[in-house]
Amino acid sequence: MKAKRILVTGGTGSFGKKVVASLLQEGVEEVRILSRDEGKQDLMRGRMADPRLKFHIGDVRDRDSVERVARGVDAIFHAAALKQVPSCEFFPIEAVRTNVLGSENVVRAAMNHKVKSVVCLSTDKAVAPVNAMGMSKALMEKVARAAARELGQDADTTIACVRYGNVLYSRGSVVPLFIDQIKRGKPITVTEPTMTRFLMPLEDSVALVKFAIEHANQGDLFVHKAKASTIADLVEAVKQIFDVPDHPVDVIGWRHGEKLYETLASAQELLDSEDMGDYYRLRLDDRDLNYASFFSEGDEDRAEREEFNSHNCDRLDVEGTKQLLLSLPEVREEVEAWQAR
Ligand SMILES: O=c1ccn([C@@H]2O[C@H](COP(=O)(O)OP(=O)(O)O[C@H]3O[C@H](CO)[C@H](O)[C@H](O)[C@H]3O)[C@@H](O)[C@H]2O)c(=O)[nH]1
Repeated sequence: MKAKRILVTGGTGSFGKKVVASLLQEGVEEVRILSRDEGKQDLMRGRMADPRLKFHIGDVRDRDSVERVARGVDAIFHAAALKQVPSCEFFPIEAVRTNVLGSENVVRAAMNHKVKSVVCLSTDKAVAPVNAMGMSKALMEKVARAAARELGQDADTTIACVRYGNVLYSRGSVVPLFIDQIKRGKPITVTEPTMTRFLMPLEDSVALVKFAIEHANQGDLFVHKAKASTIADLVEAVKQIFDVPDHPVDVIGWRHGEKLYETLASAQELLDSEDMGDYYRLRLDDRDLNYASFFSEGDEDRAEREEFNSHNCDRLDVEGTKQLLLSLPEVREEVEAWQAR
């Protein structure tokens, strides 16, 4: 990454902040951030205080602002998104505007300015999606990969996507909620104890994106072979960490747009994939519009592959989940404060 100019859309979010700090530490020449909220930019400018960091106010929905900021950059991490399931569910057209049309703007600007690499951040909720957030992210992947197909392997710009699962301890997610419920003496609310989720520390998502930048061929989509746990084990792990074995638990039932388990790679995608150790490379299907899909070139072995999901992956038990939680400084701080109360 040395001596490069990198653009991070949505750079003031939790992923953005983490990736920006790591890029600056690696010695990149310039990091540009494109985001909407001047307050968040100002906070980050003050906290990071690094002259290589350049803040651009704008919105991926607005092609002009994306075109301006993409000029002269070598790589783009496209993280700007509407990512909350409920808000996308109630305002789906807003998800289309940001996640689909905004991504098209980013990809087109990258092509226009011959940016070498673009990585678009997606989610496991984009595979066989059941909610508007996942659907819009699935379409983002399609938009990015259609542009990749159009460019072909020898183009100036390489476009890739990554998918990751639930980021542990991210704002508004279940782990900080459970901890807050313990601290306030309220019952822990569990939707469905047998539900599973891939659990990823934020560092792993940064590593995944960097892996994609380094290894992408045109149109590749990378997933991390993340581990998963059941919500029941997650609750038990949190209770053990905070040493509250008798804390009450309420089972409240499923929320809108939820799945029992999440899928990081479908069976069809895994048919044309490469096992790269900690990661899968899911290759672009670059057949053109006129391929004989229904007559002679269908996927005969499609039924033989199993998808990679949070039920059939390497599952963490309570002890494993505890170790993963305690690897996060934020959780350790919470536990120390709890013990010192
Ligand atoms: O009170 C709660 C809340 C959630 N859960 C369960 O905990 C798991 C994780 O829930 P989160 O809310 O942390 O995560 P989601 O899988 O629902 O997805 C979250 O992470 C996504 C990004 O990965 C989006 O940001 C999304 O809006 C956000 O809800 C789910 O199985 C959910 O059913 C509970 O048991 N009790």
